[in-house]
Amino acid sequence: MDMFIVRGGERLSGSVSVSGAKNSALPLMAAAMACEGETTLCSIPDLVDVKTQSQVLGSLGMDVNRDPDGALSLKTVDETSCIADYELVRRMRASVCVLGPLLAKRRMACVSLPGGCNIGDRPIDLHLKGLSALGAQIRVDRGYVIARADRLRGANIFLGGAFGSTVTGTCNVMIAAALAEGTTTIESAACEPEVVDVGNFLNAAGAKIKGLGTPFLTIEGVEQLNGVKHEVIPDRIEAATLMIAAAITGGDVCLNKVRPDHITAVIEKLREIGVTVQLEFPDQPAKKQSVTVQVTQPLRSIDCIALPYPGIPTDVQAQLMSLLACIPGISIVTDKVFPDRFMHASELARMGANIRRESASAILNGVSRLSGACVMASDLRASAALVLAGLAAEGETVIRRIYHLDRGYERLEEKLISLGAHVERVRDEPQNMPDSLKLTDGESRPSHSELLAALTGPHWNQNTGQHNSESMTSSQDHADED
Ligand SMILES: CC(=O)N[C@H]1[C@@H](OP(=O)(O)OP(=O)(O)OC[C@H]2O[C@@H](n3ccc(=O)[nH]c3=O)[C@H](O)[C@@H]2O)O[C@H](CO)[C@@H](O)[C@@H]1O
Ligand SMILES: C=C(OP(=O)(O)O)C(=O)O
Repeated sequence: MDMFIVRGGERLSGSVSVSGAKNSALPLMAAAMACEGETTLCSIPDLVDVKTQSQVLGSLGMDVNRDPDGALSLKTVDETSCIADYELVRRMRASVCVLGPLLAKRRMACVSLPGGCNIGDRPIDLHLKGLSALGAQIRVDRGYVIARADRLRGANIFLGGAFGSTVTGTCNVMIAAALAEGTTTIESAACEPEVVDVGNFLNAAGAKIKGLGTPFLTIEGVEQLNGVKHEVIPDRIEAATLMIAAAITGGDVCLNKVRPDHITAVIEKLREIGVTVQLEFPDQPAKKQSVTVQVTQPLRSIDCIALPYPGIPTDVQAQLMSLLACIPGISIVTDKVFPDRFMHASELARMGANIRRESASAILNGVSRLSGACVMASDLRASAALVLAGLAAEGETVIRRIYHLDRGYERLEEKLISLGAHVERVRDEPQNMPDSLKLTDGESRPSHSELLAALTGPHWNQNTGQHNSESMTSSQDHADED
């Protein structure tokens, strides 16, 4: 297992390109299974999740190859298997997107209930509701969704749930409906750019989907889809993460290969915080634009709410929290998509952040500087948030379990290093722990003398008698390792 050592305090500057979107690439790969012939997907990021999805598709009779130029070519060579096994599917959420294409093309599917980031309840009832409405018979047996459909027929489907719509669920139902007999309407469809990307791909392959990007889709079923060449959209979550990296280090960074129109809410929120965000080439089509992020004034605390698109993405909530944790003043961060997605809070607290959880919100009392610590990544975006916090912190931060990060960010440390950050990837072994965080007896805690120094050191506020980087106690047990 690897860990990152981040030495904080460097101001990031320069330019960097955003990779293709993970959350588009994975359902697009599944959608290729619904097509005849070869599909070529360009700008697919080199990620652990993409490798896992390739394995899932490989186990279902697809030939998946990465060309030297980075494009992924996919072709069905054997349609006999319909079983997506637990060992692969448990590793990530988007593997459930094989359910729709399997039913549409092979009339049966046996797919393990999916894994993915541990960010709260993640049922798939809406996926199953939509596919049942199209005529599939479905039951869940010993952890597997077992589904059959002699024929899929168009239907009127309402896909709304308690927390809005479902991104992968809309993809699943849309892919199945594209090959169903007759017309399907989906009300309360997800409007995320990744869903639009999958819909555009299906339309290029011969589907007839109208209303993409709105909550109401009309899908006229067709007999056959044919593989095409498709360029995946840039990753808006990676773009937002890099923008926050620039902001948290007081930097000056230009992002290329970005779709500013996909991150309007994040751009607006950063501007509200006081970050200067400018669109370069605003007269050009969105896909040719660049975004520069600069800090030229003190930043302000604010409130923000993660919502379905076009709101601030839940996948950026943790990274924004890192930024707000080191802007003095009170900020409130609420997540309306995954109300329990706050595993990063207790780890940020180890770095001196002052955070209190209240149901679906976290209340932050920003400190002027975080301090390096040994922290544990709990999920993909939480890992990114800890890296960002480390970039801004005083001293060294060790982030363990970064395999979460490798699932969804392409060469993040290389990109940050190219902007001037000090990030090192090393094996997670005691001898690699930096001196400043050296373990005393093989456990993750500072030495006795360091604790004494912290008790008697200069960081005390003379007026209140309180430590300046007051923090809440971590609820996560660091001994609980894989
Ligand atoms: C691979 C991928 O694209 N992952 C993204 C996708 O996940 P994913 O597609 O799993 O997320 P959903 O959009 O389905 O979930 C949104 C909300 O709906 C609820 N829900 C979902 C499905 C369902 O059948 N029933 C139900 O109640 C979920 O618990 C959650 O509260 O969208 C999320 C929300 O933008 C992102 O955080 C994930 O990064
Ligand atoms: C939650 C995420 O991924 P997944 O849905 O695959 O768990 C994410 O990309 O932030």
